Amino acid sequence: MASPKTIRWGILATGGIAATFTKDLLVDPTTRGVSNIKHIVVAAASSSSKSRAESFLRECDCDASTAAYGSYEELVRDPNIDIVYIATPHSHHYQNAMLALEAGKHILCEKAFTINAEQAKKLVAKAKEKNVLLMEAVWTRYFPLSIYVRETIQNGVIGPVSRVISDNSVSMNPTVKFADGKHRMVNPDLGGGALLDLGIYSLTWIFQTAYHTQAPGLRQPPEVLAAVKKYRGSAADETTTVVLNFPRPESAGGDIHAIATTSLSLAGPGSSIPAVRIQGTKGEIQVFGPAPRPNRTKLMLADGTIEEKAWSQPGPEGQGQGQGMFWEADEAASAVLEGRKEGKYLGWEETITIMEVMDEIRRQGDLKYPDKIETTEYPTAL
Ligand SMILES: NC(=O)C1=CN([C@@H]2O[C@H](COP(=O)(O)OP(=O)(O)OC[C@H]3O[C@@H](n4cnc5c(N)ncnc54)[C@H](OP(=O)(O)O)[C@@H]3O)[C@@H](O)[C@H]2O)C=CC1
Ligand SMILES: O=C1OC[C@@H](O)[C@H](O)[C@H]1O
Repeated sequence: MASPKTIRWGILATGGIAATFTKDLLVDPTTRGVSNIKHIVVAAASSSSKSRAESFLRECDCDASTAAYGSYEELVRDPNIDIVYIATPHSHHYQNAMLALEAGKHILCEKAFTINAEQAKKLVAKAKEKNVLLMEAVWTRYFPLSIYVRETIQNGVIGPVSRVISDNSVSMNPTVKFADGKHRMVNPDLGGGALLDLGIYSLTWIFQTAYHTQAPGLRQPPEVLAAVKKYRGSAADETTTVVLNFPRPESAGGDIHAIATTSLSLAGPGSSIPAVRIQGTKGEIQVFGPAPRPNRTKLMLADGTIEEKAWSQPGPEGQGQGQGMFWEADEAASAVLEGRKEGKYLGWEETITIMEVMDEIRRQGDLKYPDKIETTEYPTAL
């Protein structure tokens, strides 16, 4: 058997998801049946101090030889790094990704990819110029569960998809938990609000089932009708609900309707009500558990067939489950090794289309972030 190819990661930022992702990178890939890739973490950077990067690496159990940097600029200059994983707040993705692209690095950037579609387009243009991978880290797309759902649709099992209903709401008690307004979930300066943080998953489920599964020639951006409730009258949203209509020729099944809803103050569906329902003419697929990381599917067909599946995240024996972020890491690594510049299950065109939908939702809801984070000027101090 050929020995695995090594991909060397640099971690940009040291917050919550950076730690989860880094720990997942260190899970042995053979525990999930992957034998051709090996991930190593060669460096992490904190914008606040080198010592913060050092304590992050210790917290993640990284090798003592892993480099710690006190600035993102030093990280992107490190010649030992293949891919930079960007894990800053939404407000910072555009500036941080541009920094890494200018340095010629491959990039996996957390969701929501950017603040608006114009920024996403500029990053794509820069990635083309530099001939590097640029991938939005919507981890859910890379789960075996998501692959199963898309394949079931593409195999025609439920007939042409006709309607998708998707809810990613998390009751966070924001007025108490984020009372001072500084937390990235509610702070407009950091691109806060339900839509960009949580609503992206409601839209992900709709796009990966109603859009991505269509033949490329049939994919049409949807019409959008949005209702937006602002968080304490600010530029961030608390609850957003959207009706989408994906135009499709009658011969292929006609238009597809979708409802996406998200909230950071109202409860989500819980474990017994599906977070996502994908309805076709012959039946439906229900997806249970949190929309970002679901754990159960139920296929129900008009002929009476019912097929339920449980989906756990693999991990090393005795160490509990991995979080599941390694699937997207494997895909980013494969793309680099194969010379691809886009993610297999979420490419540039689809990321930009989703950003355009979120722009339109914000336009209808009168949600505008501060100019300094909406800008495409680079560099801009944040
Ligand atoms: N895929 C998933 O499941 C999840 C994805 N996310 C996404 O990851 C990103 C980060 O979220 P999360 O880790 O929860 O956020 P955190 O607030 O925990 O961490 C963000 C990090 O960004 C860096 N940073 C740089 N500038 C700023 C600034 N002005 N204010 C705050 N932080 C700053 C800091 O690291 P340093 O000081 O080291 O520079 C900070 O620790 C977001 O895009 C979010 O949507 C979040 C949670 C789950
Ligand atoms: O990406 C995410 O997924 C899980 C959520 O709890 C978190 O707020 C969000 O950023």
